[in-house]
Amino acid sequence: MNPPVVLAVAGTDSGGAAGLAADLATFSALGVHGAMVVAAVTAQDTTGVTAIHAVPADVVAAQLEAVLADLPVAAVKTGMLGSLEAVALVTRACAGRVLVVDPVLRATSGADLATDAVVAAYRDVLLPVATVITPNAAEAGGLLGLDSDDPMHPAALATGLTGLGPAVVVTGGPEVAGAETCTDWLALPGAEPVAISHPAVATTNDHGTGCTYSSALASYLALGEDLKTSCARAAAYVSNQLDISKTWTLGRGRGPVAHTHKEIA
Ligand SMILES: Nc1ncnc2c1ncn2[C@@H]1O[C@H](COP(=O)(O)OP(=O)(O)OP(=O)(O)O)[C@@H](O)[C@H]1O
Ligand SMILES: Cc1ncc(COP(=O)(O)O)c(N)n1
Repeated sequence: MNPPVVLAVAGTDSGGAAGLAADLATFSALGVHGAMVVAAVTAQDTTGVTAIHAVPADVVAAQLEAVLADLPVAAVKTGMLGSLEAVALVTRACAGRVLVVDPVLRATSGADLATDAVVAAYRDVLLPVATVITPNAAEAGGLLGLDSDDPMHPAALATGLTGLGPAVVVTGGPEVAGAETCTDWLALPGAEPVAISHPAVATTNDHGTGCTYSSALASYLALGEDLKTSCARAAAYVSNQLDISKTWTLGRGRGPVAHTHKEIA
């Protein structure tokens, strides 16, 4: 039987931890076939981002056309899009599909991965056609135009963003060192937000957790799970794989997640 096809539209991370490397490894681990559209190229390692190249719009358009005209894409996941043109192209090509948008605005290492104009385009055109979006609290605040000095509770952020149209999961790592659980908040338009908790892992190898989570969520949706179950299973997958790579010492900064490894070596 054919596996479901999931398309990732995102950027590359030369260190292989975040972006398309995380997306395709996650697809492979969860048994879906991964297709990809490269929207941006970054020079990046575990410590930071040193260069960004937005792929020209005609090449992004040609990749989208090639994949969507040929493969039975069951779900699309977007990560770093890199340009206004890419946001517009994805919006046009993917409206009406199962669409998971990870609004990648900033790297864990601190680099800005989206301009103010790209943030506005997310808010105005892409988020309204998404099935579900997966910002962390900082990204959610940025999309709502809030002052970062006055943080809102993630549940309230999730509810606020449903006003743009999609379902929203505001993700969150451990709130304090030593926390036993992490909680993501899922809000559907017009409904009370629900907490989705899973074991917290004490690790510094968390570069790419958001990419991994949103790819897992798209994979479970493509496999036919409902939204809440997909959110819970995606979080459990991230938590489990973080546990496996927590002792790795790859790179000088925040290392990668063990996407496909099954147990601690
Ligand atoms: N240390 C951890 N232990 C367990 N789960 C974690 C940990 N850190 C993050 N997660 C989980 O990973 C998923 C992605 O959340 P996170 O908030 O890290 O995304 P993000 O900040 O967008 O990531 P990124 O900055 O990599 O894009 C969530 O389900 C979150 O609970
Ligand atoms: C190409 C690309 N896409 C996404 C991220 C976000 O991941 P993180 O917040 O873990 O740095 C990244 N750093 N690079």
